Amino acid sequence: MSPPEDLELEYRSFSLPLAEPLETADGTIESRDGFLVRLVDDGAPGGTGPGDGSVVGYGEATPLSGWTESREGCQRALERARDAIRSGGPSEALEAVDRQVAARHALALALADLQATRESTPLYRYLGQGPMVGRVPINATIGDGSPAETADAVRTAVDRGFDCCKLKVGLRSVDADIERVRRVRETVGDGVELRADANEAWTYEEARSAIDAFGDLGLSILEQPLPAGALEGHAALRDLRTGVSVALDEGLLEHGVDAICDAEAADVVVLKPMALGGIDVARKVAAWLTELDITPLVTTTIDGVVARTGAVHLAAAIPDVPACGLATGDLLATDLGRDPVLFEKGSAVVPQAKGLGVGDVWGER
Ligand SMILES: O=C(O)CCC(=O)c1ccccc1C(=O)O
Ligand SMILES: [Mg+2]
Repeated sequence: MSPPEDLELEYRSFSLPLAEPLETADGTIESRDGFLVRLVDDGAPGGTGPGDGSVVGYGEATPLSGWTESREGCQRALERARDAIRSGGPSEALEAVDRQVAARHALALALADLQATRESTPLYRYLGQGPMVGRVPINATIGDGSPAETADAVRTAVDRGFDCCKLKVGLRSVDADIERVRRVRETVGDGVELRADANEAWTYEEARSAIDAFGDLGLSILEQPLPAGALEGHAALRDLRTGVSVALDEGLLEHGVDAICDAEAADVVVLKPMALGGIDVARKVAAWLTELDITPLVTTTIDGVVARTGAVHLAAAIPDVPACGLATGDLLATDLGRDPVLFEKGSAVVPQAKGLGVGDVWGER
């Protein structure tokens, strides 16, 4: 049994510019601004900071417009959590941020990191109680660009060891995107898995011509071709049986798992822990999807190292997870601290240290 809790929550803001803006059909991401959260259990009451015998848990809240609450809403929620954890405890704090998904993500991650650290268990095993997992498969994330730029970016990713690349599409005409995928396929051959993410850009007719051509080009997954509301449209695209799996991302946040299943709208559902309110929530959604024969996969929202590593642990807690969008650290020009996750040969090496395994991100800044 752990002693009665005497937890303090602290947070600080950060701003992480991207190395190069990421162009998506949903807008350009230039910088990721949010809050690093630290929970300290000092053990000895009356302590003034982390000392001998104290345990620390880290979390990260990195709001993204269109996906989470605003930065201001997030900060207010973290303030409430800080008060609630003093006066009540973890459950009260979680309740205080229940509807602010990025803030809840940070708090739930910090609590899980703290508890897994107390139990000397890597976070993914604390989450899933499953077997040891050494690696999770990952995809490279390739923004919009000309056919030549896109082919170059994919070539570079493949040279670095990636065997799955996800292209952002939907900013150009459908014909131009088909040309991009064709050029990429010609450049890297059939041995590389290719996916595309349209971030809701297309009409049904556009999506139909895209998915037809993508099927011929051996694309594996087309993510969110239609607006989030279009469950039946996505179901109709699946009915075309092009060999391309249809994935929903924005659609999950709008409809939830049961409606997607009832409409038979997806082969695959994308889980973004930052947008779902935490890796604990995402883990439950993943289990439910698997039960319904829908494949879950995990991506970040281009997060700092704390949230990104949390997402790696989440992926490691999902049995047989396909390649996940976790290789997004390289998109950032700076980070919150050293990356404990090694990326090699298309996989992320899962940290086996206790908790998240991110080290002292508080002191490193
Ligand atoms: O899945 C990936 O490869 C990276 C994550 C990604 O594409 C993304 C990043 C930020 C916001 C939205 C998305 C998305 O999947 O739509
Ligand atoms: Mg997506």
